[in-house]
Amino acid sequence: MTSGTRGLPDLSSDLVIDVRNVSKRFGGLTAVNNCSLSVQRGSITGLIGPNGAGKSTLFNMVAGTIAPDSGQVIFDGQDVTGWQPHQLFRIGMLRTFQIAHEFSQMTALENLMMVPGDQPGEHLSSTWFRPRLVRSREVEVRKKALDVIDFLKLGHVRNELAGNLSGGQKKLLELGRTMMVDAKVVLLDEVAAGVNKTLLNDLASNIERMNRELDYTFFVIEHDMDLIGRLCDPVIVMAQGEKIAEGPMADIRANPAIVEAYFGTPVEAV
Ligand SMILES: Nc1ncnc2c1ncn2[C@@H]1O[C@H](COP(=O)(O)OP(=O)(O)OP(=O)(O)O)[C@@H](O)[C@H]1O
Repeated sequence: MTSGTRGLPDLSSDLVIDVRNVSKRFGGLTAVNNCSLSVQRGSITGLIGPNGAGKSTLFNMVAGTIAPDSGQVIFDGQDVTGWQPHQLFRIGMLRTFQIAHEFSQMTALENLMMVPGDQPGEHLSSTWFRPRLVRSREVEVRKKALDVIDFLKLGHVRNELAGNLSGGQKKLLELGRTMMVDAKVVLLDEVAAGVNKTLLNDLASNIERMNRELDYTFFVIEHDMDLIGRLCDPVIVMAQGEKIAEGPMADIRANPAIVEAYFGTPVEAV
C-alpha cells in the first residue's frame, strides 16, 4: 500500500494505537499538552517520564477512563476517542494490573472461565432453550482456560482459590484473563508494583512469550527502569505533558540531554 502522491509506504495500518494531538487540562493545569504518540502492532512499547509528566493521564485517555479535551485516539484504524473501557474491551483493548481483579472465592481456573462475558449460559433464556449450546460453549471455554493455565505454567495452582494466590501469581492470572479474550493490545499498568524479583522475572518472561509466540502488543507504563529496559522497544519519554523522545532504552539512557534536562539524575535512579 502507498500513501498516494508521495509513493511512500503507508505504515498507518501497523499502528495499533495512534494518539493524535491529545490534550487534557485539570482546571488551570495542562497535564497532557497536544501530545502525539503511537504503538506499533507487535511491539512492547514503554512509557516513562518523571513524576507529573502526564503518563497516567495519557494512559487513561487511551484506556477510556478519561476523555481528552481535544485530539483523537485511534485504535486499529478506528476513532475511539471518548469510548468507555467496556467498549474498548469488546474490540480488543484491555487494561490490566491497575487493581487486583480476581474473584477471591473462585479457583484460578474458574477465574479464567469467567472472563468472556457473553457466555450463552449467562442468559436464562438460552440456558432454558439451548442447553446443548451452553454445554458445548462451556467445554470450549474450559479448554481455553486450561490452555492459558498451561501457557502460564499455573497448573499446580489451577484449583486453588484465587484469594490464596501470591501477589505475583495473581498478576499472572490477570495476564491470563487477557488471553481468554484474545486481546489485540494489552495496556499494562505498573507491572512491577508489589511483586518480588523472582515472580517479576516470571511475569516478564510470560509477557515476552505472549509477545513473541502469540503476537500480543503491549503498551506499558512502569517506574521500574530495569523492567522497561528488558521488555520495551521502543520506549517513549514524556515530560511536562509532551513526548520528548522515543527509541530503544539504551539510546534513552545514553542521551545526556534527556537524562539531565528531564530527570535531573542518572536514568538508573529514576
Ligand atoms: N484528576 C486530576 N485532577 C487534577 N490534577 C490532576 C489529576 N490527574 C492528574 N493531575 C495532575 O496532572 C499532572 C500529570 O499527572 P499524571 O498523573 O498524569 O503524571 P504521571 O506522569 O503519571 O506521574 P506519576 O509518575 O507520578 O504517576 C500532575 O501535575 C497531576 O498532579
